[in-house]
Amino acid sequence: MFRSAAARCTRLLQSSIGTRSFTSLPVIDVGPLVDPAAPRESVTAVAQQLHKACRDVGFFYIQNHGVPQHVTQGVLQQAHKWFALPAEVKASLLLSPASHYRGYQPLGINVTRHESGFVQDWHEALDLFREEDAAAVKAAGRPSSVLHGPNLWPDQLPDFSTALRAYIDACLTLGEQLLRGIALGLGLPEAYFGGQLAGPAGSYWVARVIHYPPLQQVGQQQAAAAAGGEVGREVQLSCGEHCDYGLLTLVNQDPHVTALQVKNASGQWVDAPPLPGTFVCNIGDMFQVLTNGMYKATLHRVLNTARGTPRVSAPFFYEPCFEAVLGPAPQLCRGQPPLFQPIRYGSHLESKVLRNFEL
Ligand SMILES: N=C(N)NCCCC[C@H](N)C(=O)O
Ligand SMILES: O=C(O)CCC(=O)C(=O)O
Ligand SMILES: [Fe+2]
Repeated sequence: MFRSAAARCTRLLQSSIGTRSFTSLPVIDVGPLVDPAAPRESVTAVAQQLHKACRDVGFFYIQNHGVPQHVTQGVLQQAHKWFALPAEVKASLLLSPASHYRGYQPLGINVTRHESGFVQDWHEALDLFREEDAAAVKAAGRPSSVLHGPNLWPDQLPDFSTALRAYIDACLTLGEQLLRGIALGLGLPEAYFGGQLAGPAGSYWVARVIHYPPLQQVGQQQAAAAAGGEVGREVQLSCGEHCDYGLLTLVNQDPHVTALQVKNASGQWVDAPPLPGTFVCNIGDMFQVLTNGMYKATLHRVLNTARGTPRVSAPFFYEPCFEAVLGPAPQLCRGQPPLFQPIRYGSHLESKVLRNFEL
């Protein structure tokens, strides 16, 4: 059931791509959404801008989001420190099925699969998920999952967990506020995404820190070989073309390197350069299902060709609850037949995560 829904998801994405002829990404001031004293009209105006951006682009920047700079910068700074540690130190947190797919992935382990095989992604990363205690899951009568388990934390860096926990808390709050705005923009009750669907206490969030070393250009590679120097890797992708899996992704990226790219209707790649003080946000598969295709999970990729400049980013994925079952909301189908089968988010996530690595 799930596979057919995923296949339809892809088909729908392709057939409806004509509406998305953007050449830049909208920037939305979400100040009123995060200010409890904001006048109602200003909240409604933000909700309308979010609606347009989700419907027409699937990607947007947010500014005045209320997450303090020391929190966004703190996590990037800790990420730089972690990736600079010796390989054997990082390998002590190696991700595997036994670690519940949590932990460190060295360069070359992440892959993007195509029908005929896979290509390596050229990044290393550390993944943290919402922690679910297997015994508590069992006691609650919920099915077990290979993804449930404890996170692996680098105890070599004294400030890493403090910085990450502050970042995760702030992103959970911000994600909840953004979903209130998106619900309003869709004409749904403001608290629609709360509670058992995607409330912050149950959201199966993912926090990743990622390091993209610069890719070596083909010309550079030949020149290096001719000069008898070290030959680096050929140009390829830092992260292959994909859509995100859940509801809402918040990307906090290093300043000074443009590497994230978003695909528009004509198949052109539109840059998402770092803008100071912003997050780049994008919607995932679950919004496409929930809105019966009105909102699109837009394809994107990462290409760091900045000579000599490594890039880190810290995407935060604000997701539904693991056991939430999402289908097209009847209020949003507007007389159209539902295009997707209901999907249990945890099953969708498992099917994606288990294919992300060549272990
Ligand atoms: N949690 C999220 N969204 N991670 C997306 C990155 C995975 C991309 C991967 N190479 C792929 O093939 O999808
Ligand atoms: O690093 C980025 O800018 C985006 C990463 C991304 O698309 C992902 O991890 O899903
Ligand atoms: Fe992504």
